Amino acid sequence: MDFQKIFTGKSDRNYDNPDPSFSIDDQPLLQRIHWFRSLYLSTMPLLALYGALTTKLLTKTAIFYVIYLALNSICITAGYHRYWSHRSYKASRALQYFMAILSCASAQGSIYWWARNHRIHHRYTDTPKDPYNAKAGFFYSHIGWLLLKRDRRKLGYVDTSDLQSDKLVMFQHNFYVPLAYLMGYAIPIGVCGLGWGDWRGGYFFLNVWRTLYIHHTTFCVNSVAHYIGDLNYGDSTSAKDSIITAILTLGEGYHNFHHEFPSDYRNGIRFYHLDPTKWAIWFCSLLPTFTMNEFTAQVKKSNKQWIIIQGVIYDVSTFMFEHPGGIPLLDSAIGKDMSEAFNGGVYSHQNAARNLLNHLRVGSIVA
Ligand code: HEM
Repeated sequence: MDFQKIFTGKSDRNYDNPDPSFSIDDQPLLQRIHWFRSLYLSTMPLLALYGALTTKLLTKTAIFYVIYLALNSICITAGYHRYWSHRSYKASRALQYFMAILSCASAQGSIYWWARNHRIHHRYTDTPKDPYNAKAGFFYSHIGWLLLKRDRRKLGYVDTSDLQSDKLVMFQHNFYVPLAYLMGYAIPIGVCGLGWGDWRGGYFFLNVWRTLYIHHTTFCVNSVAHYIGDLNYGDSTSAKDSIITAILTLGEGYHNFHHEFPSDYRNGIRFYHLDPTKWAIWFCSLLPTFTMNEFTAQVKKSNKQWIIIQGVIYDVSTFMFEHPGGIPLLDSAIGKDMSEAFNGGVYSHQNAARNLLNHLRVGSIVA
């Protein structure tokens, strides 16, 4: 996130300068520091400490903290990491929307930025082309790489065309800053403040502590997971398997396995390996999913009265005769994607209609 741009309207991101004779990597250290990012990341622990010493933790705030943190974390590990960076499983569009929006609360940059860096990390692990090269030292791989500007031309190259052609990914990238403020500040603080009057606890625990925790646990995957643990599956990289990192990172600690088999949706392959991300993905796979062809086949061959709204399939057979908009409109919608019509193209439905949808849900569409 370019904090200087947000606060000042100007950016010092001159490391993208196309002039081949200029490289930010060759400039003096003071010019290479990301000042706004460094200030933000270094004041967070101080703010967190101050907040913890001066703010009473209410039970409701604590419960909400655990739930919101767990959801944000899983959106990073299952979403940013295992889905968008590695495409290790197929996700329904509804799940993609959920993960893309909720992950903004973690202030870890957009999917596009994160997944591109991560793909580079895997292809060029432990080399100067790796954005968080563990061979450059523990501090550098943990947080140092974020504090210094790098010449992107000197990082490795990876294909990101799939990300660039994904409308959801690019929407999240282009609107990342407002989405991060909304999901990271407005919603969590607003829930605590409006819900039970705990504005202060909302800020210190739901924003400062949550962000600090989720930042450093993710950073641990780049640092701790390359320093502590065992080389169980190969020794071609510094990535190691460790239960300590697994506990900290919702299962990302079986890092040696992950570097050897990055397209496996699991990191801990034994059933007793602590990998909550793997369990969450497995759980979601129990919900029925259909490809577009399977959906059409169900409608045409099995006479299912199904329609699609925003990647989710609804069975309208029981609701057809109660529809306030009439039978013909719903009848003509069967077998089709009615997202646009439902959201204003024909009629802009209110919350009552959206609540009804939850009862008609039968599955979701996967690409
Ligand atoms: C399962 C999907 C649907 C549900 C649960 C649903 C539900 C509802 C509900 C509850 C209303 C009353 C107003 C409101 O609460 O917003 C309504 C009105 C309406 N719906 Fe739907 N609807 C669905 C799909 C559709 C589709 C696909 C179309 C168009 C192709 C459509 C067209 C309309 C129209 C035109 C009205 C306005 C009726 C009027 O006030 O004259 N609906 N719908």
